[in-house]
Amino acid sequence: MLSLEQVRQGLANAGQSHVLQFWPELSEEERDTFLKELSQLDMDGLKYHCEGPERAASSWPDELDENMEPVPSEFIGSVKNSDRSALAEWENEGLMKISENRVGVLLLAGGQGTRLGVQYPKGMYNVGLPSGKTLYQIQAERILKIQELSDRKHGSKCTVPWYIMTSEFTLAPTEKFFKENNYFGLESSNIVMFEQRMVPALDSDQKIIMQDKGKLAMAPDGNGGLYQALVDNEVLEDMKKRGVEYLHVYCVDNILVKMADPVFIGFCVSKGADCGAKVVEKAYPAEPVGVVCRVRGVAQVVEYNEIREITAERRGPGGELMFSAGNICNHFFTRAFLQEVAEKYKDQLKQHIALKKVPCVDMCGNHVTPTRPNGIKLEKFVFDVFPFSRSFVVFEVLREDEFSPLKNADGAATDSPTTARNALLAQHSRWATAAGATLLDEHGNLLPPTASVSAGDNQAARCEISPLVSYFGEGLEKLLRGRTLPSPFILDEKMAKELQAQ
Ligand SMILES: CC(=O)N[C@H]1[C@@H](OP(=O)(O)O)O[C@H](CO)[C@@H](O)[C@@H]1O
Repeated sequence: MLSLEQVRQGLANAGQSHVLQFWPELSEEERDTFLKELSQLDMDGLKYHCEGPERAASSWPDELDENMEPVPSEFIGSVKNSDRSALAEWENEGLMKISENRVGVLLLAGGQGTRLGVQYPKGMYNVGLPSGKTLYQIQAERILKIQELSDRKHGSKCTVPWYIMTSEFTLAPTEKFFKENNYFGLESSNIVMFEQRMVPALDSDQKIIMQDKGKLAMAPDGNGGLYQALVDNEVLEDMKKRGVEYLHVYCVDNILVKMADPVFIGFCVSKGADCGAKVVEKAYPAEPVGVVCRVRGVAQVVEYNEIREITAERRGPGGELMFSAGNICNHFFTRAFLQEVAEKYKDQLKQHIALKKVPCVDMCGNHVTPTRPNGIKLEKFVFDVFPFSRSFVVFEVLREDEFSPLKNADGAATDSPTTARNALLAQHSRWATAAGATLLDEHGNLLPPTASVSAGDNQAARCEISPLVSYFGEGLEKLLRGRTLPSPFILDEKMAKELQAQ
């Protein structure tokens, strides 16, 4: 722990002496806690951090938009445009790597879920599926299933370790939740939780905001804090020890995420990529998704709040959006690439600024609950390492099969618990129909095949298939062909056994 003098000096060097202005008023105990917190600050990097907003403003790149171009088609793979045999080849390749224990998944789960309006980690959210499963449970079960599919195909007993990046806000509740739920059937030793750093929020004068007289207003350093966190927590060493060479990195809120998707992994590996991004076609120009593109020939994501409207709206000769590759925060990295980023590039990542309402104390020590954004949070972005890639690829997938994020509370038109729930139920209804089942609605009426399969406001058929039964729709014919399914219908492992026995 640093001494008060060292802290005082460090703060002064960074132009942040005001942080100690209430020190004389603090009790012994409060001083102890505060000094501990201040000791954990990266004093050497503090000045640089606090100058972040100025740098971001002066480098606001108008010419960024002018130099954007779509990723050339030779670096893009696509589910829609590939024939079955290519997809099967990639899938085989991916399953092979998984069966050899060379694939890990890494979840970005340090966010606070402010837009969703919950106080607990987003992964613990239950979107109201018939089974009541949370996002964490769905994801855990997909890992179990993909291990099983790989084992079955290659006669192995494999493990896909699950790395979970949390933050000060999410670590304790996430750990507790996993423990209480018996790690959802996974081996606890194959789940590695680690914490990303927190950084101070700033006011418009680039001064650290005080949350209380003896507490700084801190926020996680963005999902790009991953690279620092990998180093802080020796996660790359753990990966190496386990022989993991390929990572599927994803963010917690997409209910349709395909954990360790063998097709994506197989595609990236077969192209010799060190870094890759899954995308969906953007739904409309202002959709809040980043755009995967090139800037001056270098792969990059331009985030939705950093692209100019006029650029987002640009269209090609056929009327299609020019920048249509919507980032769904599903990335592929080789461990070697992550190692290189950790060693050479992680300190070069750009700081992005977000204006937020940050509860604080004013100069006189009075508590203030702001009604308008008063604070600047500086965040790094996970995709800002793309420019360092030597072999970057893009994989375009179908939105209805792979992307329905949970961002907003119910009542919002998009990305809400209802839209997430309906997207999953619609997908499972499509799988059941394709396997030869007929679906009934809640009143027992027969549904024409098309009525049950799109994610409308009211999902007509409430058909939910456990990931423990099927990962991407496989293996359902033998269970469902020729059957009429009531609504709600939950195909879990128990039901699958019963159907098989009939
Ligand atoms: C820094 C970052 O990863 N931003 C991602 C991420 O945005 P959020 O606003 O953080 O949810 O998820 C979006 C997809 O859900 C993706 O389009 C965007 O680029």
